[in-house]
Amino acid sequence: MKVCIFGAGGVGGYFGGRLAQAGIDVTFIARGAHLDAILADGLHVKSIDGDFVVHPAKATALPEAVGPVDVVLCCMKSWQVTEAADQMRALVGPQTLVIPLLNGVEAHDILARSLGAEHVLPGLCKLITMIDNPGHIRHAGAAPYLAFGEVDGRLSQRAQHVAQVFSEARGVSVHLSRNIMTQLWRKFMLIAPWSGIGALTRSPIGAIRSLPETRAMLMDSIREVYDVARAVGVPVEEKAIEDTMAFIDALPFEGTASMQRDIMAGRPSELNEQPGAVVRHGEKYNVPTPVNRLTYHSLLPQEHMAGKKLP
Ligand SMILES: NC(=O)C1=CN([C@@H]2O[C@H](COP(=O)(O)OP(=O)(O)OC[C@H]3O[C@@H](n4cnc5c(N)ncnc54)[C@H](OP(=O)(O)O)[C@@H]3O)[C@@H](O)[C@H]2O)C=CC1
Ligand SMILES: CC(C)(CO)C(=O)C(=O)O
Repeated sequence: MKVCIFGAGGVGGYFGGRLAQAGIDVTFIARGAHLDAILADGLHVKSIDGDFVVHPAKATALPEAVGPVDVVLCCMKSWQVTEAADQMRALVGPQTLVIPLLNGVEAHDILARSLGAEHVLPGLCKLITMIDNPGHIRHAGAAPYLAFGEVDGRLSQRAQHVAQVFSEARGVSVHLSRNIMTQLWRKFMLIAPWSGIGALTRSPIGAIRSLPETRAMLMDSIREVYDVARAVGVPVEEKAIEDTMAFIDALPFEGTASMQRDIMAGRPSELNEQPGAVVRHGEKYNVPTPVNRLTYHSLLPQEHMAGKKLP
């Protein structure tokens, strides 16, 4: 199976690295100093599950130099999807599957509009990784998990084949989902509130969940995302609110979300695709989202200063 990792950062570098380590034919789409370092010295992964190096690693900035592959794993930031989808066309042949692992609930639609819905299997991942230096990925926490599935929940042969090949990646649990849209929104119930309140308070999750004031904000924000999911028509059970809080209560005190880390470091972030998307969907479906609106609007000035054009 030929796999292309579009965006060889924290997520793409890790999962692509593990697939390459298992002997699967992986090409990384990367750019700049990161690409140069991967080509010169390989892709280095420092992981709580054991360090490894992919060397030589197949990597390029030019999808047209790769041509059609069996699977494209999309691992760029949410605000980079539209441009990436354009460049991705060269990787997509009649049988190619495109699996986004990004946070948020919109990437699969953008890809489907650009590449054709028949190519896209919505997906998600859980782990804590980042680029430490060009060519060097760090897996700092969480058991690596990835899930994907057909939008209609069928366990298609093509999806089963990908799941079977991906399960060769060491230490990665791969889940072929019968309800990927529910899983996406359940993750969104966690990540949009945590990212927004984490970035606004500049505090780790342990502090946010311990103080009654910020705990209440977090719970209200999670309920807003739940209400929006229901209004959109995604079957999420109310128990998901409790489960999300239980997950948050089990996180290490110092935990931060990736969008929060970007904002705290003054980098462009997924603000528009996380709390911003909750607000947009709320407006469309007439669901009040006051906490997400507060976090989104309060963080907008900094997002602009980080150089990001926003709608
Ligand atoms: N990191 C984490 O722990 C987790 C992240 N996620 C989600 O996964 C997604 C990816 O996050 P993460 O891996 O942290 O992001 P990173 O910024 O670490 O990685 C994205 C990579 O994609 C590259 N890229 C983007 N567009 C292109 C392009 N057109 N050509 C070549 N390279 C490109 C970026 O390069 P450049 O920097 O030059 O733009 C960057 O190296 C996000 O949606 C995030 O929310 C989900 C779970 C956990
Ligand atoms: C939930 C978490 C922390 C890990 O998957 C994440 O998705 C992120 O930091 O963006």
